[in-house]
Amino acid sequence: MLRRSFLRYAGETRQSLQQQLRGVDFLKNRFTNKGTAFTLEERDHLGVTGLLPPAVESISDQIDRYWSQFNLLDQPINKYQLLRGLLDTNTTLYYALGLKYVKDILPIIYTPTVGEACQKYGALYQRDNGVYISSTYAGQIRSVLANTRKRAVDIIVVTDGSRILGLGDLGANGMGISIGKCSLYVLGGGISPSRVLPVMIDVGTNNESLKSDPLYLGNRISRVADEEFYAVMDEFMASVKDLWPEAVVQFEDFSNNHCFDMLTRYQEKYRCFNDDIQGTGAVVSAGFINAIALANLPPKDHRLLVFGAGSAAAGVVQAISDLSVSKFGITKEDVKKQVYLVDSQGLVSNNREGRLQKHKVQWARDDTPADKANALKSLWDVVQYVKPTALLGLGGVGPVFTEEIVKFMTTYCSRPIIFPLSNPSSKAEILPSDAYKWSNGKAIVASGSPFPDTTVNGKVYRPSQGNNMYIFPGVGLGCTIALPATIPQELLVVASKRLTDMVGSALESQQTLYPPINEIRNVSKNIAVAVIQECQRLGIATTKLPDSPQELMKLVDRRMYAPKYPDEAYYMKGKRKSALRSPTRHHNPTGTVEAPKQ
Ligand SMILES: NC(=O)c1ccc[n+]([C@@H]2O[C@H](COP(=O)([O-])OP(=O)(O)OC[C@H]3O[C@@H](n4cnc5c(N)ncnc54)[C@H](O)[C@@H]3O)[C@@H](O)[C@H]2O)c1
Ligand SMILES: O=C(O)C[C@H](O)C(=O)O
Ligand SMILES: [Mg+2]
Repeated sequence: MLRRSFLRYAGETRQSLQQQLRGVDFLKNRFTNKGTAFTLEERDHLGVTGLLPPAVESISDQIDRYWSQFNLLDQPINKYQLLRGLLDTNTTLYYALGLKYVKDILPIIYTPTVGEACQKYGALYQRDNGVYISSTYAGQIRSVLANTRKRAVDIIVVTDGSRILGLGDLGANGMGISIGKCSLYVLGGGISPSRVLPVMIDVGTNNESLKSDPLYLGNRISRVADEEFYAVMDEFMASVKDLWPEAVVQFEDFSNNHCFDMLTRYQEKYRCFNDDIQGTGAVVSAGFINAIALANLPPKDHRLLVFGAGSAAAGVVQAISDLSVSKFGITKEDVKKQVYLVDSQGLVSNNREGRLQKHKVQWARDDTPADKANALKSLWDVVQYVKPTALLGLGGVGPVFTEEIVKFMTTYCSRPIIFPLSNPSSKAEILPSDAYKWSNGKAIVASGSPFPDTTVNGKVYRPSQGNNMYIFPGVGLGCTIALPATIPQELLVVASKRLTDMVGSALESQQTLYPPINEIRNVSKNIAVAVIQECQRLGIATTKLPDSPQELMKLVDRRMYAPKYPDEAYYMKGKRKSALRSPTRHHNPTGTVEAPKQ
């Protein structure tokens, strides 16, 4: 109907209208759009001449324009909006820009700005590129997922928005995190943008101010009870496997009343992992092992105090234990003796009053007398009692590592290890600049969010960024190539080991705990190879893979998406079929079921 009236209005033949619609569709589809980079021939052929300015630009001209627009904006949130607009209209250019300016762009599309973007998601909303699964879709989740018309998906990042960074329950606004992590999969892990899928499981929110916010876009109900939650999750996981058997599912920012049980429930049935528990464990243990080497104190002599005893902390102490056992040959029992956790009640101890949550039990101290255990309530009390050589922050409550604590650590420790790992920046346990200042440049620092350099006594100190973004893109990439049926913990341990080793001589010379972030693609490639090799060793790879590390590296390299526009033939009539072979082996430009099999 619409078509016919438009035909009459335009006075054109059906054929030319079709041609025009097809051309406009190419401009509208974020995977096929190349804006001013369409050649004159393509414009003519697609019937879009005049719908773009006359100039024909290269992708580098376009990058330059966006980069200057980016720099004209002062507020990070406005930069976020600019980039989201680009992601949603010209995905190739978004990633080409992102790869050129990784270091500048990450703090915008990822922590810390993505946190603000989630808080203001309703107010900022323009469009989405993921899927919302409401609890009311029970029984139809497969068909809701199929509405994406994606024939293949490699990576799904799914959240229910219940614990977004350290910002609490943000309900459906959590979609921003799934989108941000998916961007990292493409930028850092080289997954094709048409094969990542951000998902938001909207099972309500207990955030009252969101529920009464007129701009809130989620279901205005309280979080559903566990039975309903797991029914939705079970159906979701089964539907994903049925629709996209090659997909890796990453659980992201699920609150700790569910995240551990979810992992137990799904990790031996599906190709999935929890980023906050396992990804964080892998990245922090890698940095911690390097920090120990810098601190020049034998591993067995460290005392590790972790502030916060939630999902991230549990993953971190487990991973430090796994890595220490495999690297230093010490026993798990010995590692346990070196670990102290602090939660909102104080030191986590078997002797204190009240019941401990399940995930804390195995790390609870047995050696603190009951009266002491009940008295050690504040962080300062515990620090004095433990005299930690390493202090890790995963509490999500902001600055609690005080000047008093840092100065105290320097009285018995030549290089205190201080990791304020909570995100976003406002939730960090200490500003890295303060850690350097108060320790007179002695502290070894890694923060979850990026922080600037600091000068102390004329010397420049650069904090490392201990963020799971170093791990999940490579683990996901490796798993999409080896396709193990599940993701055992061993794959995370090798990822962590490879990350530790990649720092090499820069550890001493630059005092850095991780490779530079602008090398994230190389890091992910190496981690993917390590993951694939471990799949081979465990006999769980289900695809045909070469044995030699060099051949594996080449294979991974070939599989990584490069942000280039499809060539002219792709858009030209008559040649379309052959040209639909994508610019990279793995890339499906339209991202829909209509595209031919790659
Ligand atoms: N750097 C990274 O890569 C990374 C990865 C995952 C999580 N994180 C950050 O870690 C933080 C925690 O995440 P999580 O998943 O573990 O959350 P969580 O809710 O599971 O755990 C938070 C823990 O902090 C404790 N806590 C809260 N207030 C406290 C207080 N006043 N004193 C002592 N303990 C207190 C809670 O008891 C709980 O044990 C978040 O800010 C998150 O952004 C960082
Ligand atoms: O999202 C991040 O930056 C890291 C981590 O997954 C978090 O929850 O804080
Ligand atoms: Mg997270």
